[in-house]
Amino acid sequence: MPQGLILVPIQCDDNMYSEDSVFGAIAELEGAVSDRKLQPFGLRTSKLFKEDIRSRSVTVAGNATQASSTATTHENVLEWVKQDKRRMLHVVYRVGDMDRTIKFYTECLGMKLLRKRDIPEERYTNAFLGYGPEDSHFVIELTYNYGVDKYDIGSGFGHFGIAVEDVSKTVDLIKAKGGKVSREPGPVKGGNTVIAFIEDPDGYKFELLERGPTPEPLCQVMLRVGDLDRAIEFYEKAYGMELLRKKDNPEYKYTIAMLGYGPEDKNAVMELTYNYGVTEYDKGNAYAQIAIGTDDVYKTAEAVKLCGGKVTREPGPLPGINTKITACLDPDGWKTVFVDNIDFLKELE
Ligand SMILES: C[C@@H](O)C(=O)SC[C@H](NC(=O)CC[C@H](N)C(=O)O)C(=O)NCC(=O)O
Ligand SMILES: [Zn+2]
Repeated sequence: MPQGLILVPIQCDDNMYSEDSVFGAIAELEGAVSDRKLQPFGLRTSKLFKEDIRSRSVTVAGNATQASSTATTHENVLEWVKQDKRRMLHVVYRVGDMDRTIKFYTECLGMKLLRKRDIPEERYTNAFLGYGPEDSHFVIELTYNYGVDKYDIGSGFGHFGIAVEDVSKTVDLIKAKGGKVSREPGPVKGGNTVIAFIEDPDGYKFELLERGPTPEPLCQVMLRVGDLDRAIEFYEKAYGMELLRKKDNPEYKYTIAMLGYGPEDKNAVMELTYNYGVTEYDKGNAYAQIAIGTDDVYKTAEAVKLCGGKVTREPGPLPGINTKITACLDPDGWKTVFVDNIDFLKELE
């Protein structure tokens, strides 16, 4: 074999193609030939052959580049999610008697009625209640559908959490007003926090948690999930939430994860509960969704899809009011609506 001859095996089988090996081979061939060190081994490296190799390598490279640029785009979107300005805005659920619920929430739970809107053409009324203005607090959005006085809460919805400075005093007030107490004040089983459970007129459970002063008394939405690690990964990657705490309770056969956009004692959080061995729940027709603010509903929807979530309402403006939203489901089928931050504030004006 003549000195300086380099045999460069080029596999042309698509399965064997790798960008490096083909480019490497072409470069060696071209380099060696141009340096006149290499007389192609008995074969002229025909222009056609090189073109074929190059075009295929360009195709491979093209596909590889496309794949890598797509991967980069996906990575960029998921990185963007972490930087997006997000906040839990409100939780939406249906009630059978709007005035009855407003009376209970204001007189027994100390909430303020923030606003009401009646949509007669759609035959429903909304009322927003909470512990502070909507531009800085997580609030409740009640929906009353004309003529519907009862809903099925199902087994998947858990509770709303309200932080109070004195659980027993709050419970006594609720009792005096005729409210239902389903769990008397005392330390949580397996823990120390003093809690109690009460039910509102529709049967929604509220956990009262004894805490010091907090900017966000409406502090939890508890939903049950069938696979906690799957849910945590989705809420972190698709929703950009932080896993604030995870607590396993083997004695009571459940695990909870707290996820949100800031510390648990100062922000509303999602409390996801996994009961050992329970993978499916009945979602009923009472609880609707949470709403989260975002700077870009389009990128948000893309991130949800990338993480395997289902976008049930493509991103874009709502007819008439032009607020940009997108709606999606998490792996357990719980709904979240993302609302454009600027449009949301305009709605409040
Ligand atoms: C952390 C605090 O906000 C809680 O909500 S923990 C309260 C605790 N939760 C559970 O037991 C969850 C599992 C249960 N099987 C379910 O699906 O709800 C609770 O409710 N404790 C009851 C008590 O009396 O302490
Ligand atoms: Zn809770």
